Amino acid sequence: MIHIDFESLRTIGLTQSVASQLATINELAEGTRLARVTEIHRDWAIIHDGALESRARSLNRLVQSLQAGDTALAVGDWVLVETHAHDEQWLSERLPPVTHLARRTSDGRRQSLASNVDTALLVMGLDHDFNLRRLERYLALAESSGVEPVVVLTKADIGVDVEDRMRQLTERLPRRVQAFALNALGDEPARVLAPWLAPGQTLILLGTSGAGKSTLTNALSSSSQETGGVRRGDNRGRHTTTARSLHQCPSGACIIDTPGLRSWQPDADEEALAASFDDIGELARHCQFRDCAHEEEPGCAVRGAVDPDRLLNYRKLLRDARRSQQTPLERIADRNKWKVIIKAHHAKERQR
Ligand SMILES: Nc1nc2c(ncn2[C@@H]2O[C@H](COP(=O)(O)OP(=O)(O)OP(=O)(O)O)[C@@H](O)[C@H]2O)c(=O)[nH]1
Ligand SMILES: [Zn+2]
Repeated sequence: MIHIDFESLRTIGLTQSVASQLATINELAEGTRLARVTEIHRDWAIIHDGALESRARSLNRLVQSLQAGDTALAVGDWVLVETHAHDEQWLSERLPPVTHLARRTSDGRRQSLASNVDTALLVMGLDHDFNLRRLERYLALAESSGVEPVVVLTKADIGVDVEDRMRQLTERLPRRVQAFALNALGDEPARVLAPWLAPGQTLILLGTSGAGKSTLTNALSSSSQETGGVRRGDNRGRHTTTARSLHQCPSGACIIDTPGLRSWQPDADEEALAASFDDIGELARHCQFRDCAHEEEPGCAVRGAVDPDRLLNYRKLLRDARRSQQTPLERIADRNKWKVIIKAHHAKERQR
């Protein structure tokens, strides 16, 4: 049996559902402890056991079992730690994550971002950073992993067209998603985001470089992250955050700060995408073809019924998702099938 000090592990986000998974693991080495991963480096991880942070490496059997499952250790993971000779810390197991955020890089590789996250704060500046398509991709990333998204628009104090941009945002986003415009530099963030900062809650900050993630981390946690001075002229942050890391908040929540992501896609399949774009998914049930891509296909119920830019964004994500699910041969067969259907449709139109 492993001894857990629930109270102190609670301060780094331990929940009952994670603790109950310990029962499923048998044959624990003497002295095994539970800890949470707070930083990932190439050859080691930093772990926190509720009291102290230390450096630990993964035992071979953990490396192999993660590789076999096409996954990797991420910040926020709960791990079992053994202490070996010379006080060396070794990770022997990862508890199955309750949620796991991953993305696909532009070359198609899957990259783990964080585990056991409750809320994703999607951070976007009300300056030139404002981009609804990108925000929709972040939404798909969060929702396809079962993580609640909350949109945080920073730089409300210096942004331009703030009201107009908020209107665009509410028109475009699903109603279930909450959005706040604020000044990340003051005490506003802790007040506005209090409902998501309860003890045991874990949040992740996602957004481009310079959006204000580190500024928000500072406003919400007790740590002081270096924030990038904005480069003169383009309002962009310098790339200060270089690794994901976990911070404790005075409220009892934990925050994972991430470096700005560049060229990525959500690691979502078609079904997960449809859940995030559920307005389109709902309309798509009335398309003539079940696998309609809402481009030129005849009998499409989506085209013309949703914001064209939102549809364009969805179609691009859908194409990417299908690309990672189909073999090249399936892709060619698919393309040829649609060519025939569309040609037949045009021929029929001409006969009318
Ligand atoms: N006036 C104002 N400035 C802000 C606000 N939020 C962030 N900034 C500034 O914007 C710059 C970039 O903010 P950061 O917090 O470093 O951005 P980041 O998202 O962490 O960037 P990376 O670490 O590069 O990923 C800093 O100079 C902040 O002071 C805000 O709400 N109002
Ligand atoms: Zn359609």
